[in-house]
Amino acid sequence: MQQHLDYYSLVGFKPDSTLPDELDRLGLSAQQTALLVDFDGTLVDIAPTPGSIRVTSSDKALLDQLHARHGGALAIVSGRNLEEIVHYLDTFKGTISGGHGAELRRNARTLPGIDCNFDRLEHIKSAVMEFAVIDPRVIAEDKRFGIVLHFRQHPEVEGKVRDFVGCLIEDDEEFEMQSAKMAIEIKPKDVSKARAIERIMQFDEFRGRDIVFAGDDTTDEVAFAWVNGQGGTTIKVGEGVTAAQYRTANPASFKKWLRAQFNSAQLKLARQGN
Ligand SMILES: O=P(O)(O)OC[C@H]1O[C@H](O[C@H]2O[C@H](CO)[C@@H](O)[C@H](O)[C@H]2O)[C@H](O)[C@@H](O)[C@@H]1O
Repeated sequence: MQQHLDYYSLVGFKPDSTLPDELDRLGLSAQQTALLVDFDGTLVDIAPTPGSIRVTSSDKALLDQLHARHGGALAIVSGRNLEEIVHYLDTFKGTISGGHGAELRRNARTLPGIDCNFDRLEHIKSAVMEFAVIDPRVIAEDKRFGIVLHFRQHPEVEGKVRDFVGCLIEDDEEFEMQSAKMAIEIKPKDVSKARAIERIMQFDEFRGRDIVFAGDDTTDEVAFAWVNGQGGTTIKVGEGVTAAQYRTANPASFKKWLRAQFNSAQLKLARQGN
């Protein structure tokens, strides 16, 4: 516990600061804020399998409202394949980063993905797929720029999965292991959500704005650190040690907070009109 407190006093953040009710209280305004949001565990609830998540029409409507409120400076920054996010958020008009930053889509146009050693990746994928066939307690999720082994249904195999992936990519120059929620992933070393956000912030509609980034997983921590360094605002959704400045309990409370921002902005506009 002492170590925990020392860490946060060192970086200057309180891990359990209550999420303020309004961005305004942070000295931010929607007109000057770029909102970047993780997908699984932040916008949608964690589900038993990658394919069983639920995106509601009210989630999509909220994103539409936020897109307008932030003048287009709204992005989803996900570890999932870009095409999956496009599928789930079929009406979304904002920017999307997929594959932990390997893929990017803006103005309904998919930009060229990163370059990586696809031959090597195919060999890695074959080995991982075979592992999942031999031990069906795990689910292999094939991605364009990596592969994931999920063990949510059988947490007891985590050690076995970790050892296998560790051996498979030991000393690999291009690919690395990344831990996620009940999953171990292999991804190119030079992609990260921090880099994704850095790239997104260069787009015209984002440039110069204050960054607000919300995420729930260990894969979001590198982005929290980067956004903190830029003077931005970071929000952790759920439990766990984090470098984020604020915390909210779950996707429902996060979306409630976002809706309150939208409603209060509408209210202010209405009052100004009177
Ligand atoms: O960066 P994100 O948008 O948060 O994506 C992170 C990973 O999310 C998915 O896996 C996680 O969510 C699943 C569905 O709730 C859950 O079953 C799994 O245990 C979680 O790890 C997705 O499958 C991965 O590809 C993403 O990298």
